[in-house]
Amino acid sequence: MIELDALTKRYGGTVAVDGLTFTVKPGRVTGFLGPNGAGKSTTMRMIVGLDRPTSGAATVNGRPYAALRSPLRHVGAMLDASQLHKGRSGYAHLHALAETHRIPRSRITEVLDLVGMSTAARRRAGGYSLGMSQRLGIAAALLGDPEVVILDEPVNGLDPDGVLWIRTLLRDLADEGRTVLVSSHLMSEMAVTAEHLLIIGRGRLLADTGVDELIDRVQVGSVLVRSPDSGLTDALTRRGASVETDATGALTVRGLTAAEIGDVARDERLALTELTPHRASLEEAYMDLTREAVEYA
Ligand SMILES: Nc1ncnc2c1ncn2[C@@H]1O[C@H](COP(=O)(O)OP(=O)(O)OP(=O)(O)O)[C@@H](O)[C@H]1O
Repeated sequence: MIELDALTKRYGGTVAVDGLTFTVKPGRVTGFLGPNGAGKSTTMRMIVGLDRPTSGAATVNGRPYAALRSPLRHVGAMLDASQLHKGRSGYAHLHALAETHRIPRSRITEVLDLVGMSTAARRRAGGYSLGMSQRLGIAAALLGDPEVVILDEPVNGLDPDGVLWIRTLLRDLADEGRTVLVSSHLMSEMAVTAEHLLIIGRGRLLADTGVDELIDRVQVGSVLVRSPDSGLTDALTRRGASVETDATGALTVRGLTAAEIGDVARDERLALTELTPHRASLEEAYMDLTREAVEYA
């Protein structure tokens, strides 16, 4: 469990994180979403003690990161996969980390297998592709078998195979009962990866919501209708609907459900060639939520 209590970070005149309060619960993947510069990385850095809050607090399993005696065993983080010693092998990188916590070599082999880097781990990290660095970063995060896993933009720059792999891994980690917090600026990615979303803009919390709840909340309720008969617009307007017609003759109808529109057409003996309820896509909902934050940036 990760808990934030009015967490705030200022850099001079910039408020990077502005009074964030939320809880990241175990057993599900939580997406931490916001446009560039929203404050995601700064928040994550504060959770793992790499940045000091200006005010407020962040705790992992009830304690500030600095108070954890074996931090890698409680929380594993990948914040910047490119932060590798280029001259060292991937294995040596993990070994150095493992030594700080008396983690046995067998665990290094285990996490390398898990991320599919067993062979490549003997090569110098300087020659790794972005995808390989990401995998090694994830191996490092999982080294201490932590209950809390924090990954900053783990799918950035990955090919479709890599993206699918990360998605499955995150789900598995959550199914094992871990707390999984993963940041992204892409709603499309988080919608298929996360069950829960924390959306921020300009350092402030804009939404703390389930993915399904968000879909329900943004349901716009318009229906796309096509009919070869010209009388439909009048018939629908008489029943209180508002109707817009586009250049192709398609009607966007608000104020009646698709079923009610079907009933009107049947009663009036008008043919329908299309009747499609429209839900705002999650992407649109996200854009709406963060529009102001993006403009500000
Ligand atoms: N060390 C720093 N010094 C000054 N300003 C900083 C520092 N780190 C971050 N900021 C500012 O804080 C704000 C939040 O940045 P942060 O990197 O946390 O956002 P982000 O949501 O992770 O963005 P991105 O998706 O681009 O990585 C930005 O305005 C950024 O310029």
